[in-house]
Amino acid sequence: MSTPAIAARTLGRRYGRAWGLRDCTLDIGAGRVVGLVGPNGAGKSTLLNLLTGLLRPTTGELELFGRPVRPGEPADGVAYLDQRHALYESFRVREMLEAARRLNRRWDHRVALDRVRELGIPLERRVGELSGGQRAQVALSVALARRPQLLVLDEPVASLDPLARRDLMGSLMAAKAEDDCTVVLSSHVVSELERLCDYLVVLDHGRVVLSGDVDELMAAHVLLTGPSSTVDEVRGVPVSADRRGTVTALLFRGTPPPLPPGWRAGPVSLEDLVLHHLAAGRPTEVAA
Ligand SMILES: Nc1ncnc2c1ncn2[C@@H]1O[C@H](COP(=O)(O)OP(=O)(O)OP(=O)(O)O)[C@@H](O)[C@H]1O
Repeated sequence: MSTPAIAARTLGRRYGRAWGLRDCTLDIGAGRVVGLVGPNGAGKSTLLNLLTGLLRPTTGELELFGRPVRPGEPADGVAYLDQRHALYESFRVREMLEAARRLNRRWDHRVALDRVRELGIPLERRVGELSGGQRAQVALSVALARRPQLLVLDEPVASLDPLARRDLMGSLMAAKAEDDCTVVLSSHVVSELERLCDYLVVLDHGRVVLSGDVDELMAAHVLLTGPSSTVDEVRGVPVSADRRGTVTALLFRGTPPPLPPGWRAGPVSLEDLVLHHLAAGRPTEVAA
């Protein structure tokens, strides 16, 4: 088997007495686009900061492309983009790109200039005068010009309006198609990841509750919907149940049970998968 892009073994990070991430074991192949999802405080940023070497693990091991991550050392081949799109406000875009060129050993200035020009972002404008969407695009250009093997994005579109969100995600996918890097991006908005990601990691309370190839996960689950009044007639143990008044949806992993009258089996969306697996860990939401 080829060397995984990300190999984490019982990786954990504790803040004082509380765990931000615990027992995280992952094997993710190179070239994947990984969607990292979970509610507030689930541990997404903690995992991303461990990947980039910004945080030191409390337990476990982490290798990227077969090389151990050394916290505190800038990881060669890893580019990080956070939701603030940190840039030097007073610099002109051209100066920003020059500064990034000087700071990065691995840098393709043509990539940065061409992207910024193609997007119609004026090179002489100050970063502080750019729109949120333009700023995000400049930050993405800086990340891509580093020619990363692994591109890590922490909620990159959180602060953007819907159009700018779509544009940034489009740019990301175009870049991914040209340059076969591995991408990990976190988001609260599962629907936004649906068309982008081919690998899913769901975190809750610092633990991985679901991970795997998106197509395989979708194929391995089925969603049954029917009248809440006859939910007791459905045999088997669902991952979780979502009761909405007179209609209940049950997510099953594997072969579904025979359907009582009025029930039907349907395909599963990424959102169904995520929400049902998150609900499975919360007893109050499981009860039908
Ligand atoms: N520096 C810190 N000191 C103490 N606790 C922290 C620190 N950073 C994170 N935590 C805690 O660790 C847990 C995981 O936080 P983390 O920021 O990784 O979650 P997240 O999934 O990124 O959340 P959000 O979606 O709100 O950004 C939370 O309970 C958080 O309060």
